[in-house]
Amino acid sequence: MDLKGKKIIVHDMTLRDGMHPKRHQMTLDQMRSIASALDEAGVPLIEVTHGDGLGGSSVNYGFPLHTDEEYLGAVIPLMKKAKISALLLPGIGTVDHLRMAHDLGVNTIRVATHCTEADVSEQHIMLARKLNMDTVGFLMMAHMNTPEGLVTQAKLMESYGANCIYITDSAGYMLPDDVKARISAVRVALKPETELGFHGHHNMAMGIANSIAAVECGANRIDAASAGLGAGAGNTPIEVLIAVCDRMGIETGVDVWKIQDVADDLVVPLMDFPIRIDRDALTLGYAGVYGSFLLFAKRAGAKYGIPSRDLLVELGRRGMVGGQEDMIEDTAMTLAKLKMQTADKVHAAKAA
Ligand SMILES: C[C@H](O)CC(=O)C(=O)O
Ligand SMILES: [Mn+2]
Repeated sequence: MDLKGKKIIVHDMTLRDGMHPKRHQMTLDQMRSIASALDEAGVPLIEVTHGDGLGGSSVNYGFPLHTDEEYLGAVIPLMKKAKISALLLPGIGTVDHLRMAHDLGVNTIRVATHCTEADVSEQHIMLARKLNMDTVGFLMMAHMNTPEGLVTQAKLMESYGANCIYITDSAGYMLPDDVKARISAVRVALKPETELGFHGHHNMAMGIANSIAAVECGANRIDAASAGLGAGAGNTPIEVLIAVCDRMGIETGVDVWKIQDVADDLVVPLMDFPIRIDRDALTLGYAGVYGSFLLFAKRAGAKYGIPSRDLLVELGRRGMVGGQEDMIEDTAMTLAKLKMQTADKVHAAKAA
């Protein structure tokens, strides 16, 4: 399809989804320098918060180095052109967090729910609209719902006042045809003025292909992160997305060279480990597991002597979704017990 001249908004995830692989430990200076460099490169929208959004600081999700208020307060005054967004998961973030973000100058609020639970977003979406914010409904783990099911959920969010709806591939599971089916169905069903977005993870190396498929079917907002810094094998790498868009004639307003420099000079050096498609990240995509479970599964697997890949496969089999982080250790204990019972049986059989 010829996408020449099509304008899209590229939304940077480095300082929010990228908080997952950093265990939410970015410094204020890292936030400031990366946000300023993204702004300078022409990125129009940058997300900043704990990886699990406003209010994510907790035993369940991990304690960050700084509060959301400190991160947002450090970054927002430095922005020359870019606007700042914040993610909010109802049940984790409250209306007080939303008001705090608004008061600090956050432009865009993204209210995220599991892809079958849009009804829990009503209060937050309505408040954000009342505050005149750019208000986005963000349907996570979208591979777990059909295109028709997503239409129902998207319409709910639209009816509460969301002016943009995201199809979110939290597990990096989808292939381009999955994205096309979902974005096309939602595009037909929503009001023409309601924008559509796509948030990809690169666990099956589909970040760019899925993003372009989404644009082909009517999405105009695309999420991506510098050097892919994000949960699992990371988000769609922004510097690659910008280069591909440039070659295709899709207009992003982002400088092809400057955005490469952000990745190589600022983001890669701060990675605690390479963001790549290793066997665990690939398994997230293959088995359809929530991306931010990765480090939890690695930790629990090491603690109970279970390969993290086996644990991830089991989490996928159980259909576990965001918010069930506390069940990961429980599942590891169950697998460890099963392993011990099997070993005992083998031992008994050999002895008999
Ligand atoms: C809280 C999650 O990290 C949100 C997200 O980026 C996703 O579902 O993907
Ligand atoms: Mn994500």
